[in-house]
Amino acid sequence: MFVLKYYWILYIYCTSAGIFSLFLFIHKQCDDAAEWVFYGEFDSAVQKEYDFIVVGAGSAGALVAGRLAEDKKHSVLVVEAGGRPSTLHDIPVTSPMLQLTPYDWQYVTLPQETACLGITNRESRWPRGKVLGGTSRLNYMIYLRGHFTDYDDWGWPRDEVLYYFKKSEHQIGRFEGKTDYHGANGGVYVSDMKYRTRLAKVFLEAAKELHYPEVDLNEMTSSPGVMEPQITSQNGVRWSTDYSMYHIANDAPKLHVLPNSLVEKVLIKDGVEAYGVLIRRSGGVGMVRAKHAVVLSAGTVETPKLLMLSGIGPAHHLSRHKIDVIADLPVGSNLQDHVTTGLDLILLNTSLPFNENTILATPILSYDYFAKGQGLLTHPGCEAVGLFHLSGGDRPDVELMLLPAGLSTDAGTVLRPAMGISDKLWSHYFAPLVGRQVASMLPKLLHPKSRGCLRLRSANPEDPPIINPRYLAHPDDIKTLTSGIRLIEKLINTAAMRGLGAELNPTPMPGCEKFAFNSDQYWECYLRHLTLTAYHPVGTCRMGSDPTDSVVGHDLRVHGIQNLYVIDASIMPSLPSGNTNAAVLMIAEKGADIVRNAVHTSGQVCQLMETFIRPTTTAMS
Ligand SMILES: Cc1cc2nc3c(=O)[nH]c(=O)nc-3n(C[C@H](O)[C@H](O)[C@H](O)COP(=O)(O)OP(=O)(O)OC[C@H]3O[C@@H](n4cnc5c(N)ncnc54)[C@H](O)[C@@H]3O)c2cc1C
Repeated sequence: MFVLKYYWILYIYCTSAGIFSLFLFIHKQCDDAAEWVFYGEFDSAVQKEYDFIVVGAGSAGALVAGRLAEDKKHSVLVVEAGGRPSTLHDIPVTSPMLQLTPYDWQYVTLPQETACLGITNRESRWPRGKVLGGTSRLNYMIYLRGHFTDYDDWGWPRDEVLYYFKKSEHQIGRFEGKTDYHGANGGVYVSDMKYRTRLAKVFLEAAKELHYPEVDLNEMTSSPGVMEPQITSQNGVRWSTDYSMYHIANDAPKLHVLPNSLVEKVLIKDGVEAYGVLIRRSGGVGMVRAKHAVVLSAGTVETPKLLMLSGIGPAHHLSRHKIDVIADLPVGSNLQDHVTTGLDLILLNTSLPFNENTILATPILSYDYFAKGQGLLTHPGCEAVGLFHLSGGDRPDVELMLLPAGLSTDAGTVLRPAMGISDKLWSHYFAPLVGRQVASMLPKLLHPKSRGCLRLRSANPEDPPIINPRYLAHPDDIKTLTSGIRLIEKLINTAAMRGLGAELNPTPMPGCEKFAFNSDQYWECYLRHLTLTAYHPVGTCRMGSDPTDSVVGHDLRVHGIQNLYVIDASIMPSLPSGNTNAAVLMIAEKGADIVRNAVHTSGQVCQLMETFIRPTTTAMS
C-alpha cells in the first residue's frame, strides 16, 4: 500500500535518478574525451593570449563573454570550472535534484550561532552551479528585478539600470510589446509560466482582499503588490545564460569556451596590472594571457576566494596564509543573503497536483513536457510572488514566494538532504505531513541588517572557503521576518484561502514547544530553527568609491589594479528587493559595456611578456 500510495514520488525520483546517473556517466566520459572544447573554432589548443579572459561561465560570465565576443573582432576565452550541462538541466521541476551532484559546488557555511538550529550541525547548505551556465542552471528561474530605490543606493542612475535590464531581456510572455519596461531583443528569454495550480489564482485573490493589487513588479516602481512570476524560460524549457552566450555571440569564431578548468590565480604585473590567469586542467597548470582585461565572474563565493589567492584581500588574513599582499582590500566582507523560512506552514483540505494524486498523470506529464513544452514539469516551484512594504517606506522589505508544495511533498527524498534538515526536525515536524496537502508562502527578508564574511580556509585553490553569513544576528531581521509571518496569517484568513481550507500548521516547531504557539516569542524561535537561505548571497566584492570599504569601483574595476574587473553578484553593495538573477544579468550587460568601452577609450594594446610563473607551470598550447 505504501509503495502504491507514494508510487508517483518513487516514480519521479527513481526514473529521474536513473536517467540522471546515466547522464552524469555519459557526460563524464564526453568531458574526459574532449580535452579542449571550443565554440566557434574547433582548434585543438588554447591560444597563449586572448583579448579578454572571463573566469566563470555562470549567470553573469556567460552573458559577459557573449557580449565581448559579439563584435567578432575580439578574442575571448571563457574558463569554467564545471562541465557541460545535460538536457536534464533544462527541465524546470527537476532543478532541486541537481543539488548535491557534481554540478553543484555544495558549499556549507560555518555553524550558525543563533540561526539554523533545526539544520544538521547548524550549517546552511549553499548550492551553486558548477557547470556551463553556472547557477542559472540550477536556480528556480524567477525573474524579479527589485525596486529602483535599490539601485539608487548603489549610485546607478535609473535610466541606465532600466536600459540594461531591457538589454538583457527577450520578453516573450504577457508583457511582450510593453517596451517601456521590457526588452524585446536581449539574450535571456523571459516568459510566463506554462503551468500553475489553482492555488496561484487563489493567492492573487487573497492578496486583493487585503488590498494588494496585481501589478507588474518588474516595473520596479510599484507600491506593494503581487503577480504571477515571470521566469527565464522559453517554451517551458529553462533558459540559462550559456544559451545566451551562444545566442548573442552567434558563431563568433574567436569565442573559446574551456570547461572543466579551474582558474587558480590572477596574474598581476608589478602589483598594478592584471595580465592573465593560471588554469588547472586535467592535472596540469598553465598560463593564458589577457591583452585587455581579465573579468572575474566566478560568483559571490569563488570570486573573492580567487582575489585573495591572487594577493588581493585583507592584508592580515592573506599574511596568515603566507600569500604575498598586492592590494589590501576588504574582499570577503559585507556578505549578505536573503533569509527565508515557512516551508509547510500552510495546510489545505483541498488537493493540488503536487501530491500523491499526480500518480495517474505522470506519464502524461512527460509527454506534455517533451512533446508540447507544457505541464507540471515546466513548473519552477514558485507560482506567485509579492513584494510588501511591511515597515512602511518606499522600498519593499518582505517578498512572499508561493509554493503549492512543501518539504514533506517529496517524502524526504530530495529537499530534505538538499537543505540539511535535521533528523529531529524531519521526524517531528515534516514527516507527519507526508501525504497531506501542504503549501508554503516563503517570507523573504529583502534587506537583512546582519552581515557575514567569507575567508580562505587555506592557500590551496581546491579548498572551499570559510563562509559565515551570520544569519539573524541583527534583531531587526527577526522583527521583519515575523511581520512576514503575520502577513501570511492574514492571507490564510481571507475568504479566498479559506475556500481551500487553509490553516496555519499547528504543529509546534521542535525546540519551540515552551512558547505559546503564534506568540512573537514562538515565531522568533521558529525562525531561528527553520532558517533557510533563499540562495541569494551577494556583496563579497562590494562596489563603491572608497577602497577601505569596497573592492571594485563604479567601473567594476578592482581598486588600484588595471585590467581586472569583477562582474557578478559579488559586486552588489546591497541586496535588491527581489531575486538576484535578474539583477546579475543587468550587471553583466552594464559590465560588458564598461569593459568594451575601456578598451575603445584607451585604444591601448598591452605589451605583455609571456612569463611562466613557476617552474612546474606549462603554457597551454
Ligand atoms: C537553488 C537556487 C535557486 C535560485 N533561484 C533563483 C531564482 O528563482 N531567481 C533568481 O533571480 N535567482 C535565483 N537564484 C540566485 C541566482 O541564480 C544567482 O544569484 C546567480 O545565478 C548568480 O550569478 P553569478 O554569475 O554571480 O554566479 P554563478 O552563476 O554561480 O556563476 C559562477 C560561475 O563561475 C564558475 N567558477 C567559480 N570559480 C571558478 C574558478 N576558479 N575557475 C573557473 N570557473 C569558476 C562556477 O562554476 C560558475 O559556473 C537561485 C540560486 C540557487 C542556488
